Amino acid sequence: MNDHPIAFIGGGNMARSLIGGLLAQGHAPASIHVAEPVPALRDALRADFGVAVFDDGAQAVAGADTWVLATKPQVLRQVCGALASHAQTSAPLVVSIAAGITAAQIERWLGGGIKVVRTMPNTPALLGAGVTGLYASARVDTAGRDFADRLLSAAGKTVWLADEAQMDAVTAVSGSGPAYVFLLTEAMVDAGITEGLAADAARRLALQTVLGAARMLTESDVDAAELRRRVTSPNGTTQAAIEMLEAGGFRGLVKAAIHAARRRGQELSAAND
Ligand SMILES: NC(=O)C1=CN([C@@H]2O[C@H](COP(=O)(O)OP(=O)(O)OC[C@H]3O[C@@H](n4cnc5c(N)ncnc54)[C@H](OP(=O)(O)O)[C@@H]3O)[C@@H](O)[C@H]2O)C=CC1
Ligand SMILES: O=C(O)[C@@H]1CCC=N1
Repeated sequence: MNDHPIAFIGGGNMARSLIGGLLAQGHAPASIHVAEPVPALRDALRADFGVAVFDDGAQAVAGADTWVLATKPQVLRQVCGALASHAQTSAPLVVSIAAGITAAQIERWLGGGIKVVRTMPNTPALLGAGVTGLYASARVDTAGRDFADRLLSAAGKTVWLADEAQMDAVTAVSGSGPAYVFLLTEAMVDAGITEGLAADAARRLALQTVLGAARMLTESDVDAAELRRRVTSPNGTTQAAIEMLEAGGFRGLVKAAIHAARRRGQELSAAND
């Protein structure tokens, strides 16, 4: 696994996170090939990770029997079209991380008969603390599923789905999810400053609170609702804050936000077909 040649098509934010996770697991940098059109990004990938970089997808996939499609969904059809003849020759395992785009679309764009695993990682992959939803099309055998699982396990936890239709919900919850936590953190820091804290103190207090709360959620068997109740003293400060959030429709807003993200995933598939 650690010197298995893997080609990344697209060397942007998410590819960096996944490559960082792979290298932290001991994957050999030279066996990671990255096709990326932006020279500054190529230079940074080479300098930071020691991986092999190319401006051309065909060069990157040469000799690689696993391809990770890591471009934006809007260009994926064109990217696959340019690589279709190579896919037909080398029959790679294709792992896509693109939001919205279905396994069937990728298989068709690559000329048909291709093994495709559709995945949705998230940016904490860079720390090995991510989570990835995965769906394998019928052509992918057990060895392909195992390989994809090991590849994404370098980025954190994996959750397999039997129904591809659920991948847009995965994207909405965990793919986009870090941004919701970052927005909440921004809002907490801003509010702390408004209430009189120095910016640095507000930031340190909010960040450690998010870290500590996340550790309590993941390192104990107690669910989120019970952990919240344990913070909330009767008629205390937390109760005052939670009542304000509930009255403002916090839960409904989160539901609407996640629904909008899921819908956008479906739109990305339809608009770029
Ligand atoms: N960011 C995130 O948190 C997550 C993103 N994803 C998915 O990952 C994918 C990439 O997202 P992200 O990393 O944020 O996007 P980025 O824009 O940071 O990275 C994509 C990179 O691909 C490059 N690119 C464009 N065309 C080609 C091509 N023909 N061959 C090779 N590379 C090309 C882009 O260059 P240029 O800028 O010049 O177009 C860009 O540098 C998306 O499909 C997204 O849905 C999945 C989970 C989480
Ligand atoms: O915003 C996006 O479309 C991508 C997919 C999930 C996270 N970032």
